[in-house]
Amino acid sequence: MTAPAFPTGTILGYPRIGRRRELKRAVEAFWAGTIDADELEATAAELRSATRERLAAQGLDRTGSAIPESFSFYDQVLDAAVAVGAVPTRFARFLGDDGSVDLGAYFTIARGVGDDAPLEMTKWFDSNYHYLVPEIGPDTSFSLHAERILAEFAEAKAQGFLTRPVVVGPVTFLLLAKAADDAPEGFRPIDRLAELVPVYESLLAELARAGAAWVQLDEPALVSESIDEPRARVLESAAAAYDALGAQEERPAIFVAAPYGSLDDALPVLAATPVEAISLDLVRGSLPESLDPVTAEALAAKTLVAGVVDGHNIWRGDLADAFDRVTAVQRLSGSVAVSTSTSLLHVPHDVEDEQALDARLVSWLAFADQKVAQVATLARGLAEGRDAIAAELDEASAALADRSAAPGVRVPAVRDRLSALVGGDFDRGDYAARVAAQTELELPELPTTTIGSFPQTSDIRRARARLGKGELDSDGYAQLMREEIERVVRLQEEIGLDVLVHGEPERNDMVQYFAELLDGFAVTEHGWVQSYGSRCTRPSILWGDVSRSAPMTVEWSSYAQSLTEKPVKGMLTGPVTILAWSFVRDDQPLGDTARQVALALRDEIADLEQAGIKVIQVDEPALRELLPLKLADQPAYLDWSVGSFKLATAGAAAATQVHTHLCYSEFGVVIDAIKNLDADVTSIEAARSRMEVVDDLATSGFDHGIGPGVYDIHSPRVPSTAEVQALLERAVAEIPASRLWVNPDCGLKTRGYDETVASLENILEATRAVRAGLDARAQPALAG
Ligand SMILES: Nc1nc2c(c(=O)[nH]1)N[C@@H](CNc1ccc(C(=O)N[C@@H](CCC(=O)N[C@@H](CCC(=O)N[C@@H](CCC(=O)O)C(=O)O)C(=O)O)C(=O)O)cc1)CN2
Ligand code: MET
Ligand SMILES: [Zn+2]
Repeated sequence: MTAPAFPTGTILGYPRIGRRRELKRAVEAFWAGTIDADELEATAAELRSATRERLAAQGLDRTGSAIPESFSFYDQVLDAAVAVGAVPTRFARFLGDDGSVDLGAYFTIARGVGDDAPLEMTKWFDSNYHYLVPEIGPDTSFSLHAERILAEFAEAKAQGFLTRPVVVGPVTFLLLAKAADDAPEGFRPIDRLAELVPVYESLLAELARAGAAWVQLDEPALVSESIDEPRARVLESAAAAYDALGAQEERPAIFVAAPYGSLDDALPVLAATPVEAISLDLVRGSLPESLDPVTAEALAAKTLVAGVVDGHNIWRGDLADAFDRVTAVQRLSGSVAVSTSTSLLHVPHDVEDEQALDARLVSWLAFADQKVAQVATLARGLAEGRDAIAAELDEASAALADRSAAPGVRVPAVRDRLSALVGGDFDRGDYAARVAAQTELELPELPTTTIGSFPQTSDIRRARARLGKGELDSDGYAQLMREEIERVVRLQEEIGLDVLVHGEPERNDMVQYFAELLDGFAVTEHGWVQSYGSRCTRPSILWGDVSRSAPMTVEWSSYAQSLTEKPVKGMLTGPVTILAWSFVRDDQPLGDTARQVALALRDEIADLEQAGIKVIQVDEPALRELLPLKLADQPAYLDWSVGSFKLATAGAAAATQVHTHLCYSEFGVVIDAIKNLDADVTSIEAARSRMEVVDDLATSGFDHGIGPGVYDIHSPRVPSTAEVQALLERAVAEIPASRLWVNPDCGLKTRGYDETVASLENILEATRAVRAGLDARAQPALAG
């Protein structure tokens, strides 16, 4: 086919939560039953319509397929699963007679109901976005349900737009799926590619009939080397899928988007297929150094979409350099377009909404709308020549120069402290000696604890909102938080937990809380970014050298400790997670920034010890998230990430028990890193995989304390005592009881109190039963 022209400027996707989180509010209202499906649909349609107008106003072509249709009510991978009919059979009773999925059914698949667990949720590449994992078995039947995709395209058309539908591509869809529970050993979802591709063929045919000129198929799995599938198989699958889709007569032109890194050896493979356009992530990745002649010739006949505007970060960046990168791509093909490197899903809507941010900082930033404008500028430069955009390029360069020279960006005292570090600052010393010193905690066998947060009730959030508005003064606020802490401590004592927490009521978020107190960070008012479903975070902006001007957590932790004889855990967020969940300066290596944060935490730990806190947890749930997608980059990452954790914690006395917490599975991938963290106790997520990780653990040589989670806090379901007992028995069969801890998978902040109390009570009852079994085994004569 002769491809229709690709737009000179585009983006791979746009935030969908709404500038004021309108979608979050409407979706949660629908769940609560306060609005119906029609009202939710109406809000969503308004948001989509406003987005199209906004994108056109920022300079994307209204009728040139430049505007992506990237809306989702919850998650784009779930949308793809629904579109190809791959809904697990446990949800069959919620579907229409023709297998259609209405909004109620859609959210049921996302969130579960009763004993029917939702789809599992996991990290989307190296981002803080989480997708729902499709379940595919040998019997999963695929059938097309393209109604929503077609309706949104038609909605745009009626509004006067020719947009570009965006769908997760078939290869990534299957590579991100997991084998259904009843699939035979050795079955891989990608085995089903040949049956899935025809459904995508039908989808393309329908889109062509509806008038779509281009379709975008997202294939980020092609850039990742951390996909659990041999690379040859991945490449073969890409070739097979896109040869087949490309051979189809009736279809829009195909744009394969491959964000989050270089395609590397997948580039020649895609080049050899009939697809008409391919994106190149030129922020994380780079242009291929050399191309074989066949690939070079094939690429020259395609549109290359240069992803030069960072979709993953909020810096205004070096626009002149971006323009140079675009023009470099022109050496490969006569048809080059400008784009973002990834979807703009990862950044907030609009920096203009930030009235409270320092104007100088604002001049260094670009949120989604500003990035769209940057794309439009570069596209104009491409069409009209560099001179046409020289003023914009110069302005961006001036902002960059201003940033590098601004006060606070380089603070000599922080830099001096960093350069004075020596090897010993990273090492806590002999583990056995620490274990001996920590016996003074007098913990029972299988000590029970929680991960830190207790439910963030609407009362707590309202108090914080009132504080922000000046309706409550800081003494009044502190008083309310102390009352909450006291309730949480008493509750834990009643339930019978061994190591208590203060419950983290004073934290709006485990990263933002620290960012608000540390120098070198700024926080936003409206900079919400979707993390999963309706849940959002406001990533802080780490713009300068980081230091701590005063203790951050000591008051709350020591207040909690004053209420009880039991140890209360001090609770900190680790340097890697603080970086991962913030927008981090891009003008120095991440490791340098991480060590600055680590030193601030190290001082906090010293203050907590001084205040009598004996157990300190430093959370690193994002350790896995930042693991580079390319294998070659992983060792250096593990070196600085583990190093920064050790720098934060190595000042602790031997008698201080240091805990860490990681809450994403795929534990096997980072087991060595966890060993190297050298925390005395590590809690991890394990309930959803029914303790599979204990096998990995038992064979890994890991010999410190470990708490595999026994309660899946992602669902409102209360685990029964018998269920928890079975999980614990599986764990004690493989891990010496002397090293085993009992805890939930993660913090309880998103849960309600009823299910929290019931679940913790069951956990304690199960623990007592397992302890009794251990005692009976240890003293057979008495047990007789
Ligand atoms: N940064 C980060 N990333 C993370 C996690 C995390 O905890 N933090 N956990 C993992 C899972 N991801 C999650 C992400 C968000 C939430 C979450 O609960 N987010 C809340 C917002 C949390 C927050 O910032 N709360 C603020 C602001 C709350 C708010 O919306 N206030 C209302 C007013 C409140 C009222 O009157 O009731 C408003 O501003 O309109 C506070 O408590 O102060 C939400 O979307 O609802 C949970 C898990 C992985 N990534
Ligand atoms: N201490 C934190 C909490 O309990 C750890 C959460 S990890 C996402 O909420
Ligand atoms: Zn967690």
